[in-house]
Amino acid sequence: MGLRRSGKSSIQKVVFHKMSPNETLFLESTNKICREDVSNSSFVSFQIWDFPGQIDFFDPTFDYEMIFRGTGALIFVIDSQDDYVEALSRLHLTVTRAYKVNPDINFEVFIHKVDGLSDDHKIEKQRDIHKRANDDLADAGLERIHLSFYLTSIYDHSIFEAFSKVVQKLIPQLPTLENLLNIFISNSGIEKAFLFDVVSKIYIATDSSPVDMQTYELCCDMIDVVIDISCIYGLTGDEVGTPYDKESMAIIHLNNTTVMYLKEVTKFLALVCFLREESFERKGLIDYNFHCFKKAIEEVFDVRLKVQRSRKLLSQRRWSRQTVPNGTQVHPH
Ligand SMILES: Nc1nc2c(ncn2[C@@H]2O[C@H](COP(=O)(O)OP(=O)(O)OP(=O)(O)O)[C@@H](O)[C@H]2O)c(=O)[nH]1
Repeated sequence: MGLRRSGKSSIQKVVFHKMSPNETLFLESTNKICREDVSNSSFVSFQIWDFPGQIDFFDPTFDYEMIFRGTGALIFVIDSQDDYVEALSRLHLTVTRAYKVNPDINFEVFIHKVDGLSDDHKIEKQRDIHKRANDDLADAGLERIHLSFYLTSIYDHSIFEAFSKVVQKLIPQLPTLENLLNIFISNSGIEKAFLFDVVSKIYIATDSSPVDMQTYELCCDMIDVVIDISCIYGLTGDEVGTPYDKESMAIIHLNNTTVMYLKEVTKFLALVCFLREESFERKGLIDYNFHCFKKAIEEVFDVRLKVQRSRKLLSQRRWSRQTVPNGTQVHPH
């Protein structure tokens, strides 16, 4: 959500549709709620709802209770190149309304279009927006609402990084994934490892060492190179879609004695690692550890599938129990 022209549709197009940032200049204004499933193409199986800037909470046709009840994260986009007084009051209204309906929502504020600002300016804006938004909540007696802030732009990787963090908060298996990555890297002489959703270039987990932007950008570039080369030389027939499969892997030796290693983990996920050349000499060990890591990841997601299946079965049973004898159905609550 966010005011008109703050950049909501552009973010969605750049992150999930590989649109180039310059093309977003020609995007038309969104005038109705756009709902999009990103479940088919990527690991991140959720729906994105893009709200038109001018949405009115007092409009009786806008059932915000229904919308917020099923929401995992609410991303509010603020245009940092514009005056943000109105955006802040909208943010406050939106957050307080949403919190009342569903206190479990993660509130994420993207201070967007920071490409036009100097580093000092960025920090200053973030501090100011952070302070004002939290002061507004404190004045309303709602200090318990936690807002997270990110500086973003579609012209660099910051938007992907911010989206990665938002998505990670929604993954219940995150601590397990991080733990597996920690075990994997410490036993393989690897310095840093990311688990990437290939299509969106969102990293869904990384080991516990700090992430630096340059490393993340290199990973994104590597995924682009692998997918682009595979698109040109990897497709055999008239296949469509991403040429990414069990055989997908790549090794890139950088000129600073670092090696980047990419390998397929599942249909949607890839592991991208950074390691020293001397550690890469033990590639056999790394591959063996990778094999164990991959098996563990499959087991983690198997559990998820089983839970989803049993939930579905349970709700189907409940549904059929509520079917009264003459065949008319009673809607379950
Ligand atoms: N400089 C800069 N411009 C951006 C960025 N993101 C989006 N824009 C521009 O902002 C303008 C508005 O973007 P939209 O994505 O249409 O905004 P919106 O929030 O979806 O607007 P509504 O549909 O009217 O609610 C476009 O011209 C984009 O090119 C950014 O990170 N930096």
